[in-house]
Amino acid sequence: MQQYEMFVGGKWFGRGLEQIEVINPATNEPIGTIPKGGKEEAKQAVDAAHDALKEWAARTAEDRSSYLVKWHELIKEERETIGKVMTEEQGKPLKEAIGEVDYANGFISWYAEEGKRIYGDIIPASHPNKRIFVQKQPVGVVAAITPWNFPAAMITRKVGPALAAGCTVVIKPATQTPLTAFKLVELAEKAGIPKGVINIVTGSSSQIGKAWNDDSRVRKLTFTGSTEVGKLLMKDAADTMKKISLELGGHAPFVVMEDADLDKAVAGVVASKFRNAGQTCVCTNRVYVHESIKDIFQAKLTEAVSKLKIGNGLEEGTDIGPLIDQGAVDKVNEQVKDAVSKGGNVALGGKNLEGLYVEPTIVLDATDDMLCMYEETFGPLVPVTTFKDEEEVIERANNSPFGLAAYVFTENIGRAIRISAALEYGIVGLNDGAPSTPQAPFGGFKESGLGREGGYYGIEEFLETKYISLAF
Ligand SMILES: NC(=O)C1=CN([C@@H]2O[C@H](COP(=O)(O)OP(=O)(O)OC[C@H]3O[C@@H](n4cnc5c(N)ncnc54)[C@H](O)[C@@H]3O)[C@@H](O)[C@H]2O)C=CC1
Ligand SMILES: O=C(O)[C@H](O)CS(=O)(=O)O
Repeated sequence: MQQYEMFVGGKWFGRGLEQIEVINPATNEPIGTIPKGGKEEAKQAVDAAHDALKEWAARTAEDRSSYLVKWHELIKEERETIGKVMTEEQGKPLKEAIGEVDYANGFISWYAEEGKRIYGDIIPASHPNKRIFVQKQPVGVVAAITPWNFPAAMITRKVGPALAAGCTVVIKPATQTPLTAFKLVELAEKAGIPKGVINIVTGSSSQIGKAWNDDSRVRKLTFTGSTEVGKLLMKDAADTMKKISLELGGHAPFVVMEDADLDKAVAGVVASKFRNAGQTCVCTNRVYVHESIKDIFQAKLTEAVSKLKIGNGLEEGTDIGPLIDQGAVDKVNEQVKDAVSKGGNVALGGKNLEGLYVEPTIVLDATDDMLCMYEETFGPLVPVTTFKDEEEVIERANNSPFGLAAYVFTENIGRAIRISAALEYGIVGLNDGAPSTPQAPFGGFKESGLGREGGYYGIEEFLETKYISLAF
């Protein structure tokens, strides 16, 4: 079985360390091993990134951009290979995995250009013999810690803007899905990105995270993952006052108004709920349908979801792959059981399958006291409940500690604008079940995180602002 290695300061290493198996969730078979690094390897990575920082930051934006363009080209050439690696370690259907590689690559091409548009200001001074110049400069060494559900996009959504801004990066991918990350870093090396600019270590998350948080040379921590871990990292980052970006959990409401186009709304639920088998932070987690259209909507939704094919992500036509691990399966089963115990009716699915597979499941007559109506599901379960009017559904939709994504389907423009404005969410899909795209500022309100990734907003997270006051 292949032993993979970490990459620090331009060198691949780690075969001598204790190894961790990477498991294919579709077969429960090991597909490789990775080194179990810890605080020593974490420090080595920061050493390398810090040593490389001055030279990388001193390059022109065009020069840094040329490396990102080359990296983008190499990833594009290898999109199917990388997609296959991703499916084998994460489980998502190959078509989705290749789609994620393209999405991930979109951040690299976007920031290859955005880095050339880091503008400053000249501010009118209060004295005739003064001038005030505002300039942006790279924040410095960046630590990126990423989740297993989007093994490529969650890395490039951070590394793309960081490199474009003139920062250097140390990365810890999720232990469940490091192989995609290694492929990206291999291609970065092939693109000629200088040694020390990108470094990747695997192993003990808590040791590596703590080592980076305690290291004052790390000036930025960017994390995607659970709200629980995000809060822990945020507290630790305060000791050295790091800039921090957190993309955390979500619990998306999906609102279907009585004037919605129901075919669009059903397609929107399928797109936003069942992507990655429901394992995304922007997945619909609860559906609110106006009481007057409940029966027809539920019938259409059940019909559409019944057509989804479950299977190994490498098989042609698979729509729903396995979940990432047994804990994820148990969580979905617990939520289904809880919903039924509180009066929910399973219209589709709900049966245990072999291995880590879970049937796409629809629970009707959901009530707000059910776990699935307030606890993030991260699986292919969708509860449906009804509402009477706009005021009620806005209040219930906002009644969550999360504020990442929300969806509203209505054909009434005034109502669309009104409800979108009232929803306390960082992302609103208005008649759109798939809003994520590299040029938009992805991020949440409340406990869904801090900061934004994507678009010109996303590069600001890797910049410091300085003003120079010139007296003459
Ligand atoms: N808002 C967003 O964009 C996203 C949010 N998520 C959220 O993350 C969760 C699922 O992803 P998971 O990978 O299970 O989340 P997780 O929070 O357990 O792990 C995320 C990353 O943090 C690392 N980690 C775990 N404990 C750590 C510690 N003490 N110190 C440093 N690093 C640590 C993990 O190894 C992994 O690399 C869900 O709650 C989901 O909603 C996941 C992806 C995107
Ligand atoms: O990790 C996630 O869930 C992603 O941020 C969702 S998306 O960017 O692929 O929509």
